[in-house]
Amino acid sequence: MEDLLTSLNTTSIASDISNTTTNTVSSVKNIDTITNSTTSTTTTTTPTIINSENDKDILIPALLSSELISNSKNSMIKQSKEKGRYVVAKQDIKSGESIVFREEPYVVCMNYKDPYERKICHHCFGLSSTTSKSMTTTPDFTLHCDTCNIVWYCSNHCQLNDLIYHKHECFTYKRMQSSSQFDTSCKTSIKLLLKLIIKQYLEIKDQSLSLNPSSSIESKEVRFKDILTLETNLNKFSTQRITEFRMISKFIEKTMDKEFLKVICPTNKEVIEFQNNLIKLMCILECNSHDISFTIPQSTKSSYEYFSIGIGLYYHSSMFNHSCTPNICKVIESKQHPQPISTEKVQYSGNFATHSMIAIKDIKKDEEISFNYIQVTLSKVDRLKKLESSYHFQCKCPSCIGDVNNKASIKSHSQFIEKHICKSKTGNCSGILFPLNDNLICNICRPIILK
Ligand SMILES: C[S@@+](CC[C@H](N)C(=O)[O-])C[C@H]1O[C@@H](n2cnc3c(N)ncnc32)[C@H](O)[C@@H]1O
Repeated sequence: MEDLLTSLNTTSIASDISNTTTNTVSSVKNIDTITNSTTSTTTTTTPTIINSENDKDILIPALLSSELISNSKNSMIKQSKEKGRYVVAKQDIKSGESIVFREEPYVVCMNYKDPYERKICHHCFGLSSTTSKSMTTTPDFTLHCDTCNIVWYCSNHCQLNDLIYHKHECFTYKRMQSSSQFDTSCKTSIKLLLKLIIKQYLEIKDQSLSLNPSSSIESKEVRFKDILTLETNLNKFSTQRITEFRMISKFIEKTMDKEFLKVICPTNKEVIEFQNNLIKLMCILECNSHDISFTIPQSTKSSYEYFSIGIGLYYHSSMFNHSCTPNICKVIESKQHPQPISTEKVQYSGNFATHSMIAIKDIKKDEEISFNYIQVTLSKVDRLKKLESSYHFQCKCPSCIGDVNNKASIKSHSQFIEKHICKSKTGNCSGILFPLNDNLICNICRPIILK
């Protein structure tokens, strides 16, 4: 996960795995005077349907199971005092088998002021062109919200379906742009936080949760109350950081419309609960969110460009602990793999925010299943530092417990690097190799053909 909100410090799990990940320390300046708002409006532009490839089927890596952890045949969740909840194999798992198959995020957002924000649909995360070999030549969308000018869409359909969220976030987005108290990465975090509380609002409004039309990429099964059970590491955050979180919380309270807040917190008691929840949610985002990214091939077949475009929160994927010698890796959805890798055809949900967790080696029954939140090629000292500063924990994986100079652990870690890390000449991608038929494919720089 690198790259969760570190921005607050925007770091999200697994964003670290790419060399393009940013981990900016955001500064939250003094609160501006923010006027209370009672309305949040969204104006839509003239509907122009952009030619989109979103309805195409795609082939994605051959995966054996289509079940999420909650009802998974091959894994289950356990708990320990030292590492909290963790996932273990219920049975022997073969290399290449999926542990989590195509998980969609509970909430997801584009980075604030992302350079490609006009080329990726803010609702379905589809690209504006599936043929362009370069993001610079990929055309901009024309459909957008012209009140905030922050969200862009591939189609009228996506714009309409996103309205259920956007009508509640638009005003805060607008105020955020003129506010100098938060930096860019902090504003990305605020965007994701808004999505979370809008989700809470919608769940309260419609307990049956038939709220999100079929094109939405967000998971329908997981509920807000489940998200609140995710790890916070609350007592590991500095007082200064919690003060920053409180400033964000105040900003949100002042900019969200009153009707909206009344639904979430109808009484004073619930107002306090809401304020505390916001702090808790910011900690949850920092410890659990994932980087949203994808790769596209450049003009020469041997080079690929990696784009980190947003952050998302996944419930099932948040159950995995980190290991510096992981036995699974995260595989990001692609449009079409160069060679058909499976006869299994999956309906394309049109986004890069969907991912799967795949075994990179055989896993024995009862063994812990974990992936890497950060680049495992870093030295042990640097890995420990990074995990502590970005994710607020002291790593207790087999490579990290014990003496820094322990020869056996240094040796097994370097054997892991030798066998499972991509050695692509196209850059030090440090991706993890996962098996696909008889090949090994890098989860970061693997060739993806956008057709
Ligand atoms: C994404 S959550 C993983 C699930 C978590 N254990 C839970 O109970 O919800 C990340 C958190 O799990 C714990 N964790 C993950 N990997 C760990 C490791 N290698 N050593 C110690 N704690 C770890 C840390 O508290 C970390 O912030």
